[in-house]
Amino acid sequence: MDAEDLFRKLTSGAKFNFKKYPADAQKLKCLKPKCIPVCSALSIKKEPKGDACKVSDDSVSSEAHELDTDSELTLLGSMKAAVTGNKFKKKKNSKKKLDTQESLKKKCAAQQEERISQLRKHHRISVTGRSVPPPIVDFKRMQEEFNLSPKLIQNLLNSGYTDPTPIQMQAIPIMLQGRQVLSCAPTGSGKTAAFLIPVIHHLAGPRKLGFRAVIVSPTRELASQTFR
Ligand SMILES: Nc1ncnc2c1ncn2[C@@H]1O[C@H](COP(=O)(O)OP(=O)(O)OP(=O)(O)O)[C@@H](O)[C@H]1O
Repeated sequence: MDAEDLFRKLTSGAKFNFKKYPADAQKLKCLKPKCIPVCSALSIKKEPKGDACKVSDDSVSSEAHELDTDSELTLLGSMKAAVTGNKFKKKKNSKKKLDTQESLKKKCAAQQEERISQLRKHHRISVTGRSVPPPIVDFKRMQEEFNLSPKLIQNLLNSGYTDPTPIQMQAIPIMLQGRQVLSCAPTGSGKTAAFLIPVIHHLAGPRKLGFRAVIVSPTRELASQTFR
């Protein structure tokens, strides 16, 4: 403990009247700092090494406090501020840009979801399950999206199948993804083609490999109808 510490301890709680004894206060260098604007209170010295700065606050101490980082200034001894403002501004801007892109993506996805749900509602399609693909409303788009054989599509068009029925719109994309589907639709709504089109696509033409697809029917009549 040096003399100054000892003095501080001994005089703790004691008040010094600066107004009454300004000369003594000046002599002891313990005049209270005047309230001056931050900018004028600072003198900033740039160090040659990188962006490191030394900042001294004359009203607090004439000794400069060295900063160990190159990204901040010490204002009035304790407050800190960024020196490399541009770097932070850039980071902030790119983060803002990312956030905007992210929110735009979310907005687009929500709009797409809304459109799909409207389409299903319009065709009275109801689905359950995870990541159900959207319904496809024409055979040409089905062909493009799932690389269906042009011959298959041509045969459908030649048979008068200009547009898929609702059960076909929804069930065909699911089955073309190789997923299982349990579907239910009224009589005469086109269920047979809904499962036959994906089956024919997956078989990819005749091969001499025996049975490669089995269709189980509840009645002989329905089996022969499907066969036809
Ligand atoms: N996309 C389509 N465009 C035009 N006609 C179609 C289409 N899909 C199926 N059809 C025709 O509609 C009729 C009924 O189809 P289909 O027999 O496949 O219905 P289904 O739902 O399987 O009937 P069921 O419940 O009796 O088995 C058939 O004559 C079929 O050729």
